[in-house]
Amino acid sequence: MRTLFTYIMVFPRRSAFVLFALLIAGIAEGLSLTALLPLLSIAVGDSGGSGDSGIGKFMEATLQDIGIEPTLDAILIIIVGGMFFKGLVLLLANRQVGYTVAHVATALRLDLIEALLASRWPYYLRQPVGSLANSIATEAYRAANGFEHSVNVLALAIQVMVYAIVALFISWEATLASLVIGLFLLIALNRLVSATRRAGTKQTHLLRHLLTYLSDVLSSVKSLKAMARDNVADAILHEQTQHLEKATRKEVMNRAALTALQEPILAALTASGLYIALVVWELSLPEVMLMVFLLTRILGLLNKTQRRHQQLAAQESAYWALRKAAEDARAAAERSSGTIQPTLQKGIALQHVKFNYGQKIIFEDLNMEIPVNSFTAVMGPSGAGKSTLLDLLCGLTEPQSGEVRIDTISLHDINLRQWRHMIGYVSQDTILLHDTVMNNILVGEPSLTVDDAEQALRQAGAWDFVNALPEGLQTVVGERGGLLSGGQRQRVAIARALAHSPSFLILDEPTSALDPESERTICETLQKLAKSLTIIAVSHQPAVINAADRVFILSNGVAEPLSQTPQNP
Ligand SMILES: Nc1ncnc2c1ncn2[C@@H]1O[C@H](COP(=O)(O)OP(=O)(O)OP(=O)(O)O)[C@@H](O)[C@H]1O
Repeated sequence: MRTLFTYIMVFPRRSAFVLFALLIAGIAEGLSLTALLPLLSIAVGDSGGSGDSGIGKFMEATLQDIGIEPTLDAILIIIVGGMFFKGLVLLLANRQVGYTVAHVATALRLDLIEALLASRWPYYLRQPVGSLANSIATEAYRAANGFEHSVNVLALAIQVMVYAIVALFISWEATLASLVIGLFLLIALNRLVSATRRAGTKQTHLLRHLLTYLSDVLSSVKSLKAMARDNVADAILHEQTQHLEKATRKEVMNRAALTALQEPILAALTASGLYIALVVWELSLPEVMLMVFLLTRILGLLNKTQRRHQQLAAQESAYWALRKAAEDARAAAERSSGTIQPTLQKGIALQHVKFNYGQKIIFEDLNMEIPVNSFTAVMGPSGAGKSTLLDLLCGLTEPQSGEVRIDTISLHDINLRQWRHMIGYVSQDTILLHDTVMNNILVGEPSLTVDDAEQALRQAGAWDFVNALPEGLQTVVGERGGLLSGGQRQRVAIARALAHSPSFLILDEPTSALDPESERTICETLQKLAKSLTIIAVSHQPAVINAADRVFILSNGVAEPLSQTPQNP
């Protein structure tokens, strides 16, 4: 119930639309079925049949009013026409449902992606990629199906109520009996709904786990395969898949059991009612037929409602899991308090920066000046905090105390998005998109052109090899750029960072996978670029250190200029 109301609160307009469409379809279906009874009785000339109940007479009079003689062929044509009309209304209603379900899935996906991309960097880093992929693909799909079932539950419940009210006027005894029996049925079979809910929750949990593990294994499959250790992964994946299969089996079994039990119980109840009415109460056949019709119609609708409710129960955990992921990401949203438009005319300064990850102190009192249009290199032992320093410069993390100043203005007061637009960033682990070289360079910047891509590739010393590829700029680089060598990937990544003409270029180990010749080209490029661009590069490569104007050594939470340190670490 909570899920049902939540869906309606989250998507009120669309729910109302779908509900309306489903109700119209339900009414069309109900009318065509209800009309069948009196129409048939008119057709076979049974004036003492259901015509006596008033409906038959009313139909007869209505037909004569609109100039149709209630003959057998006219009535049969009306019945068949009514069925076609019902089919058309159902088609239109289901089309509306389809559109809305697709919209709900998209809305849920976008909500999560936006929340995650707007979250603080340390939070984002903790999110497993596989779990995210699962949320976007499976959970959003299941949650959207849950929405469909929710609105159907509501539409069917409304139909039950409308039927019951109408039926009360025809035979209150039969209606009351139907409702009591229906309630009994719902309670008796509710265990199957609860069991389905449990199986659905288990599936949600297992799918998340499985996909998280799967994506981890797949990203390191090369080394595992090379050591013939991929069967370890295989075994764990196999076990998880089996758990998932078990949960799916349970869900399907419970659904089948509900459908299988509803039908015979309904038949048994109808047969008993028929017997009591005919033999014990000695009611006339037309009266009994009417009661049976109402009974089966109301109970049939109640059964349908319960089946939809069960399907909702199977899917709802996906919605809650997805919603929790988006809420957690929103709670970890990056601050957006800074409003000042940044400039970079003087330089960047880190002043008395203190930073720690939990208990782990990274910087005690970090001070560093990066003048504009200079090339600064940073070196230091592994784990000294070099990548963390770069994160602080981008505003991906914030110091616990101290300041990062851009042209004397604290980064805290600067509009972060505008600042990042001025940055070109080359990360330590160069992972390219499974797309063309060109799209890898232009990604995220629709205003860039092919000329920009070519110029950036030339600057990065990558134009010659890209040009020699079978399809040049249009060559697809494979999964994570796997069809290029490490050095080629690195140069494409540098080109990507240069394509939008940044003011501040940040490079984390930019030449670690390059041969000496390519490294020399890149270093020369960086030296040339430093005349009009501010550059900071984390590197241990002598070529980069030699090319830089200034070198800092990061160690024990502080940065020392290289000239002040007696030896290289
Ligand atoms: N998100 C994080 N949460 C907790 N600890 C972290 C996080 N990121 C980094 N660390 C820890 O902080 C320390 C500094 O990490 P950082 O990546 O900045 O070092 P580094 O100097 O760039 O190392 P390397 O040269 O090996 O890449 C490391 O000990 C690392 O384990």
